[in-house]
Amino acid sequence: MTNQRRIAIAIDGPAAAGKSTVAKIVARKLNFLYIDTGAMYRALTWKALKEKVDVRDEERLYELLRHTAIELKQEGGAQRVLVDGKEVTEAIRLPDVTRNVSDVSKHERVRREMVKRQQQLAENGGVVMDGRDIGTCVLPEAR
Ligand SMILES: Nc1ncnc2c1ncn2[C@@H]1O[C@H](COP(=O)(O)OP(=O)(O)O)[C@@H](O)[C@H]1O
Ligand SMILES: Nc1ccn([C@H]2C[C@H](O)[C@@H](COP(=O)(O)OP(=O)(O)O)O2)c(=O)n1
Repeated sequence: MTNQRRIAIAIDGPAAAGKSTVAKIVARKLNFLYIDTGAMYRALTWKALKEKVDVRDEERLYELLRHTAIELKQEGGAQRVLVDGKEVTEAIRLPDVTRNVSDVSKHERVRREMVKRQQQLAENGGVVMDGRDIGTCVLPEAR
């Protein structure tokens, strides 16, 4: 390991543009952590549905997020998602979550908290981040 600062890589684009495909390949080649930010919004959505929190209620969703630990783990080539220590990798891809995630991700307070967490994850570099707003908002200095 050199003491050269490891960079953070941002990959933005609309749905199905190929972001996660590229991000995973780049992360594997560089041995960086792949961070799927959409999975973080899905994780919160999953928890809101489980706890019967109305996804249109910004205040309650924000409070819920403040009490939710979202972990992204790399295992071999695969990424696992944990919510409060529970495995939700597959559950967050179910249609119920997909239907509700855009309502969750539209709330400003929720986004601000997610962006803060994503910036912390990228703080020490060595990450490839994929999402809708990474280069513009989360990592404006990435290039
Ligand atoms: N370079 C490419 N050429 C052809 N198909 C691709 C390419 N990159 C991705 N795909 C396919 O397009 C679809 C969406 O890609 P994905 O990486 O999941 O998009 P995103 O993460 O931007 O939503 C997937 O089915 C994937 O296999
Ligand atoms: N940085 C991000 C990443 C995802 N989102 C939103 C957009 C989508 O509705 C959900 C789910 O994202 P996901 O990456 O699973 O889906 P897409 O491939 O981007 O359609 O989260 C966001 O608002 N900001």
